Amino acid sequence: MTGTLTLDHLTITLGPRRLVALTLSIKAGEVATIMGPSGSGKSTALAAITGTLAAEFTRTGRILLNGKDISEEPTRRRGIGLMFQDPVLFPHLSVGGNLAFALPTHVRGRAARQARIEEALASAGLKGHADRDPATLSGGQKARVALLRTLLAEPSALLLDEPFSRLDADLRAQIRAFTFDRARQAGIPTLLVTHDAEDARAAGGPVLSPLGETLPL
Ligand SMILES: Nc1ncnc2c1ncn2[C@@H]1O[C@H](COP(=O)(O)OP(=O)(O)OP(=O)(O)O)[C@@H](O)[C@H]1O
Repeated sequence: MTGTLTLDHLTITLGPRRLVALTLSIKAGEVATIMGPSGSGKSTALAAITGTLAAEFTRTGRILLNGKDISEEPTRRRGIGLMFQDPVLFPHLSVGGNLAFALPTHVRGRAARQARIEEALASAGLKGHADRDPATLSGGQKARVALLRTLLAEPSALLLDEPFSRLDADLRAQIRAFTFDRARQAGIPTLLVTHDAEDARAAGGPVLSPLGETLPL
């Protein structure tokens, strides 16, 4: 069960409309995909997992992280990392400051924290960029820093909500590979939401519609 995200008969309805019906176990280092058109319920499924589902929706079933039922846990205690369409970096902090913000408190001492940040930047081809203003980064650099920041927080699972959709083709393939590699290396279960079959193929894991149909690629 360690490192597993399980959706156990998770259903979400909005009035009479069933949006989500998923039973799925994602293992550590695996990237599963929920694929469907706009409005089909993909983001709604992620909101249930993070605990941010709007009051209009009704959920049944359970969400388990490492065997523990987190369905009723407050969002901040779920320890789930999230990436959205647009990488959000704090504009008032340097690149290094953005990463430092995410580091967990168990990494103690200035030197140790600095080392973790330098190591993360170097591993992403961004050695020496700690003092940069995020506004001066390219789209690809921003995307990499945003992912580093999310992973430095040591999340128990990673959710990706269309994180590549605003990138042009070349960059998209590059950032997609970087993201999936990092997710696998982090050894955490990852769930990607996309409407793009190429993204789903590249993820390499099971691909389901929000209503739980297995989708051929
Ligand atoms: N707070 C809300 N109240 C009522 N309806 C909502 C609310 N949020 C979303 N919806 C509706 O729920 C349905 C599913 O939305 P959701 O955002 O999950 O779809 P999606 O597959 O992620 O779409 P997209 O790819 O466009 O982000 C849509 O019909 C949407 O209009």
